[in-house]
Amino acid sequence: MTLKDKIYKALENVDDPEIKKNLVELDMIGDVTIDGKNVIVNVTLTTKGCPLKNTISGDVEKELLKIDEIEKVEVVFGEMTDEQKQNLAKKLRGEQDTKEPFKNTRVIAIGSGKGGVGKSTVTSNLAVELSEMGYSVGLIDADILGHSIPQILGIKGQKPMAMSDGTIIPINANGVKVISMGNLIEKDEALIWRGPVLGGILTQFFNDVYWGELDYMLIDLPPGTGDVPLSLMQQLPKAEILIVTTPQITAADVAKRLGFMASKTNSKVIGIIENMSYFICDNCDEKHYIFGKREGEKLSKELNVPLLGEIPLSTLVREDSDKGVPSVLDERLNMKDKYNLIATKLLETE
Ligand SMILES: Nc1ncnc2c1ncn2[C@@H]1O[C@H](COP(=O)(O)OP(=O)(O)OP(=O)(O)O)[C@@H](O)[C@H]1O
Repeated sequence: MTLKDKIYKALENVDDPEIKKNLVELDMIGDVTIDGKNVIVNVTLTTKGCPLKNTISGDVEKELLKIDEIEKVEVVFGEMTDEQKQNLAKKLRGEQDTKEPFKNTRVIAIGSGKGGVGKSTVTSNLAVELSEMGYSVGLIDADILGHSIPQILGIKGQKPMAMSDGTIIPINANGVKVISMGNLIEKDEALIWRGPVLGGILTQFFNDVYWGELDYMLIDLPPGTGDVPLSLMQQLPKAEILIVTTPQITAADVAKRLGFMASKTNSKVIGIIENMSYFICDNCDEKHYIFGKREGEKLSKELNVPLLGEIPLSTLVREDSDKGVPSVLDERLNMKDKYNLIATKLLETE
């Protein structure tokens, strides 16, 4: 094997951090110049201002220095031509099946009977925990008119990368590939949109975003059973429904609304998560059931599905969301254990 071959082989171990495919496969390696023990590698990026340049350069250097004949590595960045960008987009899009999106992925749509129960908070934390467990996870914020995912996951103000043909690369938030209208448009712009437009946006989220191979796709539904949840369940008939509720909302009410939706779309409800179940104050270890007790359990019996977990009410959870830190990553809380248990039970429902 020539040194150049060894270099290309080694570069197959360096992934583009956003696309999660190696630089050779993505045709991102330009000229490689060998001068004695020194090597200069040209890497062509989709955009020259790529914020992940340092990561890529460090990874290239690390891999190439493993080769005995090499002592020094220099990485020079260039930008792809429009034609190269289009070829890359075509390559990535070509892998996705637009007739059956998420063919090999378990799709879980997270809904609630009413707003404000913490559905987006629960969805974000569950997604981050599944990713921490080693799964490849995507998250679509289908709450198009009331998107709160970018705030909770700390990606507010970030824009996903768009290729020249319209393919969008999702934003990576703590290992989760995320797409939310909140990262695509200016505030309040979506408020005038109505049902059919919203349904069309979801189709674009499925097909025009490059998701790659995912184990799980979590979809944060808008509250209730309006146009968006219905359209989504029709477009993704294999999606399963997970319900988030609080003890304050009566089980009968939620069951009626979501049971109706599930029966209309032939979807399966797979479990209930009760959020804001109880509060533990600073002065005692006792659980205080501020909003009432056991409505999650009642709902699970009514729908004949498991209660996957109970998440306590905590000031820190709200503070974390306001700061953009998922509470599973906040060591002051034991949320990681709680979500790990929920994720494990969720895996058992497959
Ligand atoms: N377990 C919890 N403890 C304390 N605060 C919480 C908890 N869960 C969620 N919250 C807070 O409740 C508020 C509503 O949460 P979130 O936006 O996740 O609800 P939602 O059900 O998605 O609402 P909507 O559907 O109306 O967008 C946020 O301020 C969030 O930080």
